[in-house]
Amino acid sequence: MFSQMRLSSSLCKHVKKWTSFMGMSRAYTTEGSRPTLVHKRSLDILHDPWFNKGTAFSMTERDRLDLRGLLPPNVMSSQQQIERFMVDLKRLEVNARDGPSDTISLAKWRILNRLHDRNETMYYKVLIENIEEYAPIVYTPTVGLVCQNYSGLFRRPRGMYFSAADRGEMMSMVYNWPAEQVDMIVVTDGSRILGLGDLGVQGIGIAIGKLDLYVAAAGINPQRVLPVMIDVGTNNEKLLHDPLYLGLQEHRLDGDEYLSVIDEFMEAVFTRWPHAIVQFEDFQSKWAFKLLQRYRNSYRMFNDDVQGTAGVAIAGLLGAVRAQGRPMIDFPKQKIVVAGAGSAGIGVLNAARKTMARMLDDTDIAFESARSQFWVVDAKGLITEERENIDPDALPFARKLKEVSHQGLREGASIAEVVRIVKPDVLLGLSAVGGLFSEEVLESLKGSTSTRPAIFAMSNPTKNAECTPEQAFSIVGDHIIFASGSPFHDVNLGNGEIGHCNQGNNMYLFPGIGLGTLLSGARVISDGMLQAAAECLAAYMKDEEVLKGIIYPSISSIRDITKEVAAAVLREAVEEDLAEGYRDTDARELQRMSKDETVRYVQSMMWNPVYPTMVFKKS
Ligand SMILES: NC(=O)C1=CN([C@@H]2O[C@H](COP(=O)(O)OP(=O)(O)OC[C@H]3O[C@@H](n4cnc5c(N)ncnc54)[C@H](O)[C@@H]3O)[C@@H](O)[C@H]2O)C=CC1
Ligand SMILES: CC(=O)C(=O)O
Ligand SMILES: [Mg+2]
Repeated sequence: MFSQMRLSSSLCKHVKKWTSFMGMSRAYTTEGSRPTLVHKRSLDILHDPWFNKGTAFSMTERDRLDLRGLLPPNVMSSQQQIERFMVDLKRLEVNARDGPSDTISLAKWRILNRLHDRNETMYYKVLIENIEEYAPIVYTPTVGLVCQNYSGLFRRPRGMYFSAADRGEMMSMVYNWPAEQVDMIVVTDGSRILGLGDLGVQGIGIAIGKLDLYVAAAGINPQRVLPVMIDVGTNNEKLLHDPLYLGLQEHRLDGDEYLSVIDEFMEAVFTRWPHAIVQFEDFQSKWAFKLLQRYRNSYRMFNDDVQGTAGVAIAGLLGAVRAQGRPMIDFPKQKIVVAGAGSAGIGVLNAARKTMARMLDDTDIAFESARSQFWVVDAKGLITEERENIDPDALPFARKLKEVSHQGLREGASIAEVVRIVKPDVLLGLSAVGGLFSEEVLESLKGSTSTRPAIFAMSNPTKNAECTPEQAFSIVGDHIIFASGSPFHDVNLGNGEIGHCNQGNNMYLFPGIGLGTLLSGARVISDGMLQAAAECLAAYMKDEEVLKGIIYPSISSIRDITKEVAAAVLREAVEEDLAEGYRDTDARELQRMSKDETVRYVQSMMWNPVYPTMVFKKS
């Protein structure tokens, strides 16, 4: 309800008389300087166009009005706000000159975003019913563009911001969030947004986009999701000097100082919402692994880039084996070249090696021998034991010197050389380098010993893909298997043949991992639960599809695949005796459910975008 109370006119007259007597009339009688008493707080103020000042709320006002954490940390003047708005308005013309595609995508994002602010039910109905068309707008690739332009696009805040300046306050700040229940939190520190690098506070867009998929694909109730940005500064020099940047303009915290901020955040959110699940998203590799190890045994959390991507890649790699007409069990014979040894690349390598070892005889010897199926190339070329200051996470995949000299390779060999000599079955890119699979690299792949070489150009967004499907099919041949992280169209190969472009993206797993964990009530997310998710995705594809080169489901069936993945995760949690149940359904009831009953239970718990009938109740 609209409510405000101006200072009473008699009090104003009194103040006027007194201040003019004191010679202070100019300072105390202007309209703008009178305080406005408000009977609203928190998001209700930010959503009220009369009271809202957005980023211009001062820090003391933010504290008084329970706004702390609900706005990006940088306090702006009204003039700066107008400048930010005008830059955005003018950008439309500039972008239009560069070509229409980005401008149109951003315009679609704005229209959807306005609907999201006005009517959540309708927004999610539109998204679910047109997921294939609009996932590329709310998610990769457009979400990358949105993050890059976030200063201009920012209108109504969504989610929470915890900054380095909030140390010691987070435990109370979490109570500024209006929802009593939170099921899913996606948190980023903005340090590696897709393949776009450090975007600082602007990375909040990725947390919002991932949660859109949680609602659309997994049916998580939109009232119970929370996007979070932890702003520990940025090392992006452009943002550090941009007067209109919305985040802290200082270099990123590091070491123990950084850890203490993340620790405080984790403690605060799990104190208020002990049953929440926290998905870590787009943290630079340096911290991604450390934070995962630090929290995974004590909190209900996972890292999407490390663990979600690994599962999706394993499902795709198994699909590529089947596409050759071979049984999945032949996977340990595949020769795999991976470009990129960051959080995503190393996550995939570890999971692929474990899967191979399990398929052999699950012994230490099998694990050791599986190592030799991988060749890892990073920015400095092929990683061998000779590499100086080798990253400990990459060390297990460094090729032995004896092996490389025997093969005619060397430390730092280029990707084209490695592909030419190894003749791999699979070339997988998680390098964030657009065009890395150049003509030379793809020509070299023609020598692959596989009957159907597989190319996974998994880097995002579109411009960062290691190659396009057109390049892959036209250079390597019509028989290849192709997947990319961001969506591309299928390729017309002529003669009525289609070259399928699969989307190999963690979107096929993270919603199901989150939903399955939530419904199981497991306190942690085990390797077995993640493995179950990957196996479920792999088994989802039928032989006829796989033989045609279709190794991932269509995005239009993402709600169905997510339901299956969630059920597989839940059942594994039950199997491992981790399940504690959710709401009225206790662990014993979960144990009694058959496989089909579990799937039906999951489906019954998914939120659907339908208007409820409402009645007024006095609070
Ligand atoms: N499709 C999907 O589901 C996912 C895709 N990704 C994408 O993977 C990419 C990498 O992500 P992170 O591993 O977290 O990044 P990162 O920055 O930690 O790692 C990038 C790696 O690529 C290497 N690299 C750089 N230049 C190279 C070159 N010329 N040749 C070979 N390697 C090179 C770097 O040395 C580093 O090891 C991003 O573009 C991200 O969008 C990440 C997660 C999921
Ligand atoms: C898809 C995803 O998580 C990424 O590109 O980082
Ligand atoms: Mg990511």
